Amino acid sequence: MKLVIKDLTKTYKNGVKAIDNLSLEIGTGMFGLLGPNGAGKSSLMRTIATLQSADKGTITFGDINVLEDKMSLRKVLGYLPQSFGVYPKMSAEALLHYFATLKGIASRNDRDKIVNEVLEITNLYDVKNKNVSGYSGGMKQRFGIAQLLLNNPKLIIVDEPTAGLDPAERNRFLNVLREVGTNCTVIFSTHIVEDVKELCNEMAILNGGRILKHTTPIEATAEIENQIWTKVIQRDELEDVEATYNVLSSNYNQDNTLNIRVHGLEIPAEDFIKAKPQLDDVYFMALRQEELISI
Ligand SMILES: Nc1ncnc2c1ncn2[C@@H]1O[C@H](COP(=O)(O)OP(=O)(O)OP(=O)(O)O)[C@@H](O)[C@H]1O
Repeated sequence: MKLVIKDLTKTYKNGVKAIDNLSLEIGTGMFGLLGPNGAGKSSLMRTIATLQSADKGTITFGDINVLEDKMSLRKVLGYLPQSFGVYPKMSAEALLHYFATLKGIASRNDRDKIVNEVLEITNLYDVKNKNVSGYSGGMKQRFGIAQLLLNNPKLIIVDEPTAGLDPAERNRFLNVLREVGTNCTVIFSTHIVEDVKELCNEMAILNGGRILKHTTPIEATAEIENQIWTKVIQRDELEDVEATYNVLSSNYNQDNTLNIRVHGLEIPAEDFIKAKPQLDDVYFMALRQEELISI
């Protein structure tokens, strides 16, 4: 089912316009919403999840008018907020049974079936008797996915789920999400480019409450093939280099020199080397273009 957002604007009481006349269509599969802190990702997700109203605009999911008919959307929605709050001292299994009851699954047999199923999918079956409050960060996030799967959602929204996870936990989490995302619409927000690269078939770059680019990771990098150049410079050269070239990123090498990546339709100078485009380049280019436009 397709999620269609049209001309959506959200202004908070303090005057911050967190979503600015945003339009976006999202189909089945894993959709990555990539943007820096404060870009408006959480605001957009909370609005889609019917947790806050909008000033103007429309959102539809299939034939559900999301902003008007909140209850219909909630029935098909699985939402994992940025922070889930405090967990009671209950085992994962008991807590999932409790949530399943809240979600209206009345029969014990049905509950057993779905609870076991979501524990399996999220790789938590072996630790189902442990208290969720004692789980590691990654396990808690997978538990978050387990709870949202209880009502067999068609639209899943996960808000920055990998923030703070160590690499192994992050991998486990992404694998779970990959499996879950095969037959429904998953919107996944992150400020980590690598997450989108590894997981998403479609993506949008968001900043200042606006969509800067809507693309696929493959298309986006193909678009800038033969346009990314690298060079190693000394630290004190950076300011000059930034003033001369379109520098997208600079990273320290072990010897304290800098590796810079530059965008240009042609080789910027003889001592540059052509580099294979990465999704980071796409991200930094989009943010930089926006910066230049707003100057
Ligand atoms: N409840 C609120 N009241 C007032 N301003 C808010 C509120 N929630 C968010 N904002 C502001 O709206 C803007 C967008 O914030 P939002 O949390 O949606 O961004 P984000 O991309 O999710 O960032 P982060 O990664 O930091 O969570 C920011 O300027 C933020 O300070």
